[in-house]
Amino acid sequence: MDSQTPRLEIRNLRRSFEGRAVVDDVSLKILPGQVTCLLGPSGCGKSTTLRMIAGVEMQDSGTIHVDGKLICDTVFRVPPERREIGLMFQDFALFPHLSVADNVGYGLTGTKASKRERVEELLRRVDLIRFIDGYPHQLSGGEQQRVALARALAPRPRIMLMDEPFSGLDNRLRDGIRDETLSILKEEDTAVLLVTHEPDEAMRMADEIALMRDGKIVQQGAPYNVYTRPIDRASVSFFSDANVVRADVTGALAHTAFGRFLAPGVPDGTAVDIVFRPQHVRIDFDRAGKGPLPTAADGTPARAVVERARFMGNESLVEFRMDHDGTLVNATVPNVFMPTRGTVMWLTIRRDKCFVFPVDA
Ligand SMILES: Nc1ncnc2c1ncn2[C@@H]1O[C@H](COP(=O)(O)OP(=O)(O)OP(=O)(O)O)[C@@H](O)[C@H]1O
Repeated sequence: MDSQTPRLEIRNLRRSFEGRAVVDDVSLKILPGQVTCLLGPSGCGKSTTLRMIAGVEMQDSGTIHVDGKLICDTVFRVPPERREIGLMFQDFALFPHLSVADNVGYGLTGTKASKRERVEELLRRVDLIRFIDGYPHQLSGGEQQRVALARALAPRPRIMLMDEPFSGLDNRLRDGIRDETLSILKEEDTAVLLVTHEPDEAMRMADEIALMRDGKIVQQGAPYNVYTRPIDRASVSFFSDANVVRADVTGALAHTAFGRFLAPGVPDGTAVDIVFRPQHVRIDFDRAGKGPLPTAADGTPARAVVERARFMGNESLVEFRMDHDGTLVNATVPNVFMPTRGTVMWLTIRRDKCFVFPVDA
């Protein structure tokens, strides 16, 4: 097996319930030590995908390979307990009547001494060795989560499947436990498929994000690429607030109050959405009824009045009503910027940060 053989590879997985395709031709590969996040809104089929890989749900078609070996197609099926896959779910439920040591050692085989050694090693790794003889009810939520991680890792799974594993934790705990979990999984060279509906979590954890919608993976790549090169309007909106300006194309240019935008390859008469994030709106003060001069990088300024401004902690969110058509445009500004309602300002849109998509693309 060469080092580039994926630890996990799923090909063309499909599953329907009551005639509806819930997982619709999903394929992906994960290398050892790599974390892929399956990211998408509630109900898009993430958990069903995970359940098929775990072996607790059968696919209608498609295959699952581990280290290049087929473990499941529609006729052949390695049972869940022989797949060497670790599972960690939000409601991870430790066994309440077992000690921490027995919880962690639950899936281990071998001699008593070797099991104890592995349990101690993992509890040291998650910094909970002092609780080795304690019971789950004596631990905080975050500590229980770390015991669950140790338990899932104990049999050295080749793959770890995690379904919203951190969503039960409060925000302050979550960041620390996420980072800790990630470094342990990397050290163990485990391939991880983590399901989440939170873009922040995926951006923080993933080597690769697989963006899922209506049962399909619509885009896949490194977090930076998925964020900066979204394939459609819905993908932009999934990661952050998005402003949209609709325009018609003539001569491969979309004409708007913010000037012209390149729309290469888009036929004349096609409607496009120009989509841009609030942090990419430039704001200028009104100077005797005028805004700044147009530039190639920012286009033409459009006049707007402040509708509302809110301080959000490390940035301010300003809502503008555009003069030309009465639509709303949101802009974020670092630190405190709280212009009063009715203030006239001029907005420009950074050409290198906006996306032009044919409508309904
Ligand atoms: N056993 C089942 N029978 C019928 N429908 C099901 C079954 N399991 C899942 N579904 C449906 O399939 C769709 C996808 O469910 P799934 O749990 O995979 O989504 P998800 O993306 O993980 O959502 P969430 O983030 O809310 O868990 C949902 O509409 C769900 O109701």
